[in-house]
Amino acid sequence: MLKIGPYEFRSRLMLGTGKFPDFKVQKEAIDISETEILTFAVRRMNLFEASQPNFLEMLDLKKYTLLPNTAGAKTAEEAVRIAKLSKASGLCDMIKVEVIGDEKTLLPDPVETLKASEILLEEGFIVLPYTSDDVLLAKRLQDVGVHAIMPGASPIGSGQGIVNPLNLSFIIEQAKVPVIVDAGIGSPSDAAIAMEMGSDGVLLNTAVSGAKDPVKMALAMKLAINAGRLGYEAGRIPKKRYAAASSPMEGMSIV
Ligand SMILES: CC(=O)[C@@H](O)[C@H](O)COP(=O)(O)O
Repeated sequence: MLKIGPYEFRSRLMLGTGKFPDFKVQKEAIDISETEILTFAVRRMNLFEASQPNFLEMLDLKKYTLLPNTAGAKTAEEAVRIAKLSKASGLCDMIKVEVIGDEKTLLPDPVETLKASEILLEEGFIVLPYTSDDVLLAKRLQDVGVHAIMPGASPIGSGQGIVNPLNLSFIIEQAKVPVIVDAGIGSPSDAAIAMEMGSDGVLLNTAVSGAKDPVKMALAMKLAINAGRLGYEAGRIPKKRYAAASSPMEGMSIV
């Protein structure tokens, strides 16, 4: 089970809801992925206009835990405002803190992310900050009490996979809260590697919504994450420099 604050999940896959070709494909992909957590930008919701089309309208929202995110925020103040709007609308008390510091790379602003996380924790939110793969920032976030850490594998939407496995391994090693690899996953093998390394979950969007067949890719991601987790729990063999025969001959008489 994946435990984040008071919440427990069987699935370790969190899915973003944007950029699907249409709402029908979005629903089919979400269904087949068996995800239990859906994330979306609060700014994209028509929170106060029920008559307007809603990009989550095809989904039975009772089946999911919603993880609103503060996408669009460039400062801690903006992120806090978006989070409060989300809570006031009754969406969820969990918030993915996303404070983007650079338009080209969409990398998070570390100072503003830390500041927003501290304020939102004081306000009683369950806080999941999207962060870079900076090891010390991950530690600082953990120290202030966030409920999970979400280091990017690589820039959002880039599909480059895990560009700094060493840093990710340090973050996982020191973590006392769940580590959810978020952003930059391109293929099922990227997701499987993140899980084999000991991540507690993966959040992804573009790799599924932008795939030639998003539904098939959603299934592939689910299987990859489950396989990666099983591999982690089973404990992989250590890597050796030289060969070790698969059928040892010691103690056997040679005929
Ligand atoms: C949907 C969401 O929260 C994104 O900001 C997230 O980081 C996913 O990134 P990818 O689209 O690269 O998977």
